[in-house]
Amino acid sequence: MDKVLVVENLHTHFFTENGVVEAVEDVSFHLEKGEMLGLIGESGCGKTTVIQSILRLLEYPGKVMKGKAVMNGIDLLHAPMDQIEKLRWKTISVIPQSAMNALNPVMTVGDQIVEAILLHEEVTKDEAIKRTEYLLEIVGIPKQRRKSYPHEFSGGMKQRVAIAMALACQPQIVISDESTTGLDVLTQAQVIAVIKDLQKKMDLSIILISHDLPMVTAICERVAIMYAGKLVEWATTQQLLNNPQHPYSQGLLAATPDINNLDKVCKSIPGTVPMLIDPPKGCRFQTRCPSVMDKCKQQVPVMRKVQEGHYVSCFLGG
Ligand SMILES: Nc1ncnc2c1ncn2[C@@H]1O[C@H](COP(=O)(O)OP(=O)(O)OP(=O)(O)O)[C@@H](O)[C@H]1O
Repeated sequence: MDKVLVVENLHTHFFTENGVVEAVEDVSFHLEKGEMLGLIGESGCGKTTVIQSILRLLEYPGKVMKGKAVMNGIDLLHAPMDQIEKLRWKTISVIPQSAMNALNPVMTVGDQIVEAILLHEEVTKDEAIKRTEYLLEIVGIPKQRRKSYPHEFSGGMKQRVAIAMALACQPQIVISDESTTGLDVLTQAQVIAVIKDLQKKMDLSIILISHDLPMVTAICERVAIMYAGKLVEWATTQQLLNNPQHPYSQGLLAATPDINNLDKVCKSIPGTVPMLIDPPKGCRFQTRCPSVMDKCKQQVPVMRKVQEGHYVSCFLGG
């Protein structure tokens, strides 16, 4: 399969008054054409920082220290900013966490999508309106509603508008950054179903950032699990569910309810995530790992291949 994005050895730090936050350390993964990859992990593990680094949206005091993020032969981490700006929207775009913040309250939703198209592409206004109506329809909003203002929509509909907006310039890659946060469970499921449907219809490659493991394993072909700034396991959903290798992945799965096994007793992972200023030497999961060895306190495990498509950063079984 074609790789549409290849991230290699990404390191991103925040230079704060209290010290250097090693927010993303040596993260590598790739995204294949037409696949949905779930990027999962607890709050503060670095998911958003990975995406902001790739999209060059990182603000002071954040800095990419090392790495590559190659898309269509261009290293996004080092390309000139004007080249990156040309790629945003048209090649890679983001469905934001909160549609409330993404939409302009004093413009109709249609005008906002039309404006995004006209800003990035040389098409006529009529063509932009036609595309806007098409986009609204494919996210399940009648095209006549393009003349409505954001406050005339429910939360779920606003999120659908944000999805339509992300698709305005027909990107190859869409990143959904916890874009269902704040919606009720049923509306979340509907919005996720829209994203899944679009992946198939438009052959999109999608990175879905979430902390909802059951949702991610239900809809993503592949899952990348982060812990304290590191990628600990990266596998197809089936490999992860049937044969999780990292003790953190095993702990996450054990903590997750299973609709097919209502008798399952969910166990939480004891302990807390380490501070990313001066994190522990060696493996960052060592303080919570039930199988910790001396080696884990001295050396950083590197990502190794378990089988085709399945990678883990752990000394166990290696
Ligand atoms: N502007 C900043 N200044 C200092 N530290 C930051 C800044 N932004 C993020 N961090 C730190 O970087 C680490 C990674 O944060 P990030 O927001 O990427 O995590 P996340 O996994 O996306 O979390 P969430 O699920 O809560 O959005 C955290 O320790 C966070 O405190």
